Amino acid sequence: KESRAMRFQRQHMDPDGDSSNNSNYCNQMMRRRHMTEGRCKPVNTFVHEPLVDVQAVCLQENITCKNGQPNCHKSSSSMKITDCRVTSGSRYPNCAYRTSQKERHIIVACEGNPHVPVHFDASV
Ligand SMILES: Nc1ncnc2c1ncn2[C@@H]1O[C@H](C(=O)NS(=O)(=O)C[C@H]2[C@@H](O)[C@H](n3ccc(=O)[nH]c3=O)O[C@@H]2CO)[C@@H](O)[C@H]1O
Repeated sequence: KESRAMRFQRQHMDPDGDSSNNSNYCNQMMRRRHMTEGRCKPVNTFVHEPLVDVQAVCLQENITCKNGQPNCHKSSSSMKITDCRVTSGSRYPNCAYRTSQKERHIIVACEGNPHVPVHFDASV
């Protein structure tokens, strides 16, 4: 069974990736990371930073998550990310995404011992 930490890495980590010149990045990566099975996951962010830097976000002070839980943390600096958003013309199983590369602070929820990211909450 996939742990929540590994699920986070599968869905949100791509340290060596770069979507700046690849409008097909999301179409490829959403499929490769298994987020187009059963349905097209509507929104997903990939983080292009080292895993240790994303894990270190869990050491930042606690803030409230979108769902009201108090176990979110915001990165102190902005990070290179790619937002994938399903297009209006997308028809399962041919999931079609818009690829947007950004520099944003990320907000993740952390749990466990050691405290590691288990959920991507938002970017700001
Ligand atoms: N505080 C918590 N603490 C611990 N766990 C928590 C907590 N909260 C939820 N989980 C759990 O996480 C799991 C999960 O998949 N939650 S999810 O909201 O659907 C994820 C969102 C995210 O993947 C994506 N998104 C969204 C925005 C964006 O910029 N970028 C971007 O990628 O869209 C998804 C839907 O919004 C679920 O098991 C839930 O129980």
